Order: sequence, then C-alpha cells, then structure tokens
Amino acid sequence: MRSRRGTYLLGGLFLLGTNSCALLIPWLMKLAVEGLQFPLKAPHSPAYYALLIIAAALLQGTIRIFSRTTLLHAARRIEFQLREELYAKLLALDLPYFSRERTGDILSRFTNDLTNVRMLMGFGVLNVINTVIIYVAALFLMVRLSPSLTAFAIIPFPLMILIVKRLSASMFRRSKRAQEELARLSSHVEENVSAATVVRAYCREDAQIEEFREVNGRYLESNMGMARLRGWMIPVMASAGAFGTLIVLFLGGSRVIAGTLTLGDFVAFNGYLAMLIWPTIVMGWILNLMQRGAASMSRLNHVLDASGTVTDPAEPAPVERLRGEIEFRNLAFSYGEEPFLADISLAIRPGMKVGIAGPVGSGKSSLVRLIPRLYPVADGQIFLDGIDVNRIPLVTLRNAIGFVPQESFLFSRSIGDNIGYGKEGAGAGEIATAARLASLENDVHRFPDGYDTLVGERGVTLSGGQKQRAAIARALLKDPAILILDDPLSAVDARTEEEILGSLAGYYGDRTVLIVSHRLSALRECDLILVLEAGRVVEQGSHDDLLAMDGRYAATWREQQLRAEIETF
Ligand SMILES: Nc1ncnc2c1ncn2[C@@H]1O[C@H](COP(=O)(O)OP(=O)(O)OP(=O)(O)O)[C@@H](O)[C@H]1O
Repeated sequence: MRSRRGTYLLGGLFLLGTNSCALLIPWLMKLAVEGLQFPLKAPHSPAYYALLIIAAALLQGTIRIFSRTTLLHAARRIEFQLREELYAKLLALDLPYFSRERTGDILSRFTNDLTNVRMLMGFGVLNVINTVIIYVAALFLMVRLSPSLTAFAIIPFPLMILIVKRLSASMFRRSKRAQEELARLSSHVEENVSAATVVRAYCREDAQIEEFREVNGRYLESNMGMARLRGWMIPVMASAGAFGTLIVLFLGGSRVIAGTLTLGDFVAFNGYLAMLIWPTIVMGWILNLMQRGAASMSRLNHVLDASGTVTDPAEPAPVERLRGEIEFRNLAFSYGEEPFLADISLAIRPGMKVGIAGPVGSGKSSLVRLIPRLYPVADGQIFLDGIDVNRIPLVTLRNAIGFVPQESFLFSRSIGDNIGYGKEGAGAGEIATAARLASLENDVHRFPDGYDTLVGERGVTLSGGQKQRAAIARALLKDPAILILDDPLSAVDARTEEEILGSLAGYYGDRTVLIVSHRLSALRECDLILVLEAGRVVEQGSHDDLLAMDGRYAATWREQQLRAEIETF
C-alpha cells in the first residue's frame, strides 16, 4: 500500500482541483447576483459570470473524473496485490492451519473481504478526502461571508455527528457479524457441493435445505439490521440538515430584508451550506464502508499474519541430495494436548522396504506424514541421512520424497498434466513411463483423448482405483530417494493391489520405500514391517519373524488369509 502513496497524492490533488472549482461556483453566483443588483458598480456583466460558472462546472466535472479513476484504480491495484499475497500465504501455510480453518471461510476472504478492502481504499478514501476539503473550505468561506450566520447554520451539525457516531458503532458490530455469517454460508455451500454424493445417498437434501435456511436467515437478519440502521440514518440526517437550511433561510432572509447582508452573500452562503449537507449525510455510509473495510482487513491480516509451524530452518544443513536413510529417535507427536505417537525408535537404511500395518486410527498416516514435515516435528526426533529433518531445507526434503497420500487428489486438468505435476517440465515419454509403472497406461489408452483427457468437472470421472494409480504415477515421476505410499491402493481389490505393488517392485531399486496398508499380503515382501497400535510400535520384524512371533500380526494375517480363501471359494 505504501508504494501507492504517489497515486493517492495525485488523487488528492485532483480532488483539491475539482472541489476548488465547485467552491468557486457559489462565489461566482454571488458576484453575478451583485452584478444584477448593482449593474453600475459591477466590474463585469452577469453573462460574463454565467460563462465563468459554466467553465468552472465543466472543469469540475472533468477533474472529478480523473480523481475518481486515479483513486479507484489504485484501490483495484491494492486489491490485486493483496489477493496475490493472500494466495502466496495460503500456499506457505501448513496442514495444522488448514485443519483448524473452514474452507468456505478462507474462500470468503478472497471474495467478500477483498471487495470490502477495495471499497475502503477506493470510495472510502475518496470520500474522506472530499469531505475534509469541503468541510474546511466551505466553513472558511461561510465564516468570511457571515460568522454569526455560520454559527447558527452549524447548530444541527454536532447532533448529526453524534447520530452518525452512535449508529456507526452499532453498524460496525452488525457488519462484522454479517461478514462472519457470509463466511459460514459459503462454507455450507462449499461442503454441500463437495459432499454431493453423501447428501444424496443419505437423503439429507431436506435437512440440508433446512440447515441452509437457518444460516441464510441469520445472514439476512444481520443485513436487515444494517439496512434498518441505514434506513434511519439518511432521513434523520437529512432532516437535521434541512433544519440548518431553515435557520439560514429565516435568519439570512431577515438580514437581507434588513439590509445587513447582501443578496449575493446570502446566495453564496446557501450554496456553501448545501455543499456541506451531502457529505454529512453520507458520512454514516462512509464510516460504515470504513468499518467494514477495517473488519475485513483484520480478517485478511489474520491470514497474512498467520505463521506456519512448519518453516524452513533458520540455519539449514548443507545438504544437496538425500540418500534415503531414515531414523526415528524416541519420536513423539500430538495433534492437540494429548500425546499420540510415542516412543518410536527405528533406523531405516537407504533402499529398505518398510511396511506399516495396524488397526484403523493407530497412527500409520500420522507417522509417515511426519517424514516430509507435513506436520511439525520436534527437534532431534527424525533424521534423514543423519541430519535432523528440521535442519533440511523444505524444498530439498520434499523433493527427495515421493508422497502418495491416502486420499488421492486430482486437479481439473488433463490426466497427463496431473501425472506431470510430479516433475516440472516432464516430457510425454516420462509421463507415459510413470503411468505404465503405476499400471495406469491401459486405462489411459481407453480415455477419449488419451493423456490429454480432462479430469473432473469438464472431463472424465476417474474411478477411485484410477485416481490412486494416477497419484502413484505422479510420485514415481519425481524419481524420489524415498517413496511413501500411504494405503495407496485401498480402492482396488487385494489381488490387483498385489499385482500393482509387484510391478512397482521393479521400480523401487535402491529407493527407500514405506508402504502403509491394511492388507498384510501387500507388505509380505517388505524387509521390515512395523505394527502400530494406539500410536506405538507393538511388533516389528520381517513377515516370517512376525508370523513366528505369533502375536497381533500373525492373528491378522491368518484372519485375512481365511477371508481371502472364503472369497475365492
Ligand atoms: N489433522 C488431524 N488433526 C487431529 N487429529 C487427527 C488428524 N489426523 C488424524 N488425527 C487423529 O489421529 C489418529 C490417527 O490417525 P491416522 O490417520 O494416523 O491413523 P491411521 O492408522 O492412518 O488410520 P487409517 O488406517 O484409518 O488410515 C486418529 O485418532 C485421528 O482421529
């Protein structure tokens, strides 16, 4: 905003110019009236003044156009810049931030709050400068014409300012509430679009409509409250303004009749008084605009000032390429107050294949998400190639890891672009190889435009398994030292999962691979399998070791084998 100081200064100068012309008009009218009243004493004819008035009016209009475009364009540019900063900030924030905030709320900052800030920086600033110039200059000229009449004319003004102050404090509270309601409304709509399947599958349409009506009603109520206040404000202010005019007409008229005030001065005085009334009437609206803008700016600052807990190291370790050695030292982690992962100590050599098993909610995803620091890790608990992860620059760390999350996400782009997302500037050949390795190639050939087929709203809808394989291909393309597959094939059957993982085995080479899976058959070939329960490693070893241990792993293995046999039968 500071960089726009020059533009605002220019806008202010234009406003000074246009208002000077506007203020000149009543004075010229005074001279014209005096010319009509005393033609012999007048230096110029009334026609001369009429021409000057027309010229001043034209000049006033022209400069006003420049003042508005200068200031309103500056506000647009500030909005543009803020939007960019906000977007960059969102990309810099970490996952704990997004699990706290509602998506709709974040989106409403990009739309509603940015608009309010633009209004503040455009119309708000324009009107404030305008009001100050008009007030100072018109009052000065009124005092010059008649100090005592000025004192009477401004009697209603303190009352008007008091009303504005009172109403605008209440307006501020309501406008903040309205903005929060709007954010809630956006969240509601957003969730219902994302959860379209769930809503229909559970026949919750009516209940959702009912819930929406409630949120919408609260939004309406807060806006109605504001409209009521605004509705009061203008008539009350206009009446108070009219009262001032009435006083001037009565007292000024009497003085003209008594000959203590010239008709020209009286005309000019009324002209200046009229100029004061409109800025005073709209003062409430401007104050509201400013308060809404300020409330929105504070909501934007809430995002802009948010600092992620996962940040780049202040003193990064000199590391160029990671080999894939991972060590957990007494790793502990919690999402809130309660510790969740605890006492995890393990050394994974580069090139090892590690399987992670355990019941639902045992902490498998939480554990693997800590390696690329998707969630904050305490110092001295995770080491890659002997270096504390917190000392490795985030780009180096994350570039070395191919992470396939449990829920695969595809962008609304072509399938090729979705896979190519794993590596900037990836060629068609590399994309096809990655798709082949992830057993997706045959599916892509069946799509109407092959790799150019659009995914999502305007293109094909991929099956859960296809999405998962596209996400695997994306990670493979990265050629990472560490590959983390967080239950990546839950959407395909056990045999297909085994086949796909089998074909992936050829790609693993000397990469370190961590696979999370509920199906133990998918982990059988791993060098080491960890069994988690309630955030702790309760068993570990190779498949054979764990069977020999005859513990939880062995029991689950027998159960899954039995189920598979029954299903085959
Ligand atoms: N972002 C989060 N914020 C707070 N708690 C979370 C978050 N993510 C997971 N949890 C909690 O942590 C626990 C472990 O979740 P996690 O996803 O690691 O389990 P999991 O073993 O991978 O489960 P699943 O087999 O179902 O994928 C769960 O109780 C879950 O509610």
